[in-house]
Amino acid sequence: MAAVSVFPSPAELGAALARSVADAAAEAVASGGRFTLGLSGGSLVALLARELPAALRAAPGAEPSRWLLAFCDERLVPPEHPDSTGGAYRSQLLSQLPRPSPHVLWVTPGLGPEETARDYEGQLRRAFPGEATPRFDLLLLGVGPDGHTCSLFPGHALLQEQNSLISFLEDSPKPPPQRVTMTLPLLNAAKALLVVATGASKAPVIKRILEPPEEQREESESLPAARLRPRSGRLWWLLDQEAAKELRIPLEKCP
Ligand SMILES: O=C(O)[C@H](O)[C@@H](O)[C@H](O)[C@H](O)COP(=O)(O)O
Repeated sequence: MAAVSVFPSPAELGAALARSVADAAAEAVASGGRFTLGLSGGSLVALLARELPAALRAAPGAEPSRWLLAFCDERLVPPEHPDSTGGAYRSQLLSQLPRPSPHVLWVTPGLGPEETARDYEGQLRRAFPGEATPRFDLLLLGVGPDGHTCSLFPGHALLQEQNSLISFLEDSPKPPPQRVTMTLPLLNAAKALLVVATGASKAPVIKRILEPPEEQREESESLPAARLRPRSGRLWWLLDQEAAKELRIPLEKCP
């Protein structure tokens, strides 16, 4: 069962998210010497850019220089393009972090979609030697109004992918169309998945995912974000009140 925390606004949610990342980092660095973190795009970039630097200053053990950063998905555009997730994190978040910087697995630009996915998967496998399926300490995910997460969209063949860690698509319903994405086997291998959703536009899909009516349970199971089931990790939803407003299940209301 997933944990669900509800915050009054994106500001409180962002601060709690940043503290959770800093705490997870400090724990991973202390116990294993590094922190492996996967980042999604969209509104998560600004949320982390606004809150994470201060949270890290308050958590000296978090040590960003000991982090391995990867992207849960990436749009296949040049790094300087405004749609580039890596480019957004580079300019908005990484530029605020202390030196030495985290070790970032950048998606290699200029390759075709399939080659980009193969290249990125190779980078991941080299970064997690000996792990058939890399187990990230934490993956930060968003969810679209249609229930997509990363670049896994409803009804897409990628949802059936069971072998690759990273796959590609050229028909993303959310522009831009060409993307690479972590697949469900990689996502569900993580030690912790943290899904962030804010705003009223997400309320219907959050209801369908977390509290599907009996007659719609099977249909809801098909939503990509409903397929986030860490095999032995933790799943935690962080919502603001707007995104949670259709839920009736008991929720942890956070100040
Ligand atoms: O690169 C992307 O587009 C994201 O990884 C995508 O999966 C995002 O997380 C959701 O679309 C939610 O985006 P918002 O939080 O901006 O609504």
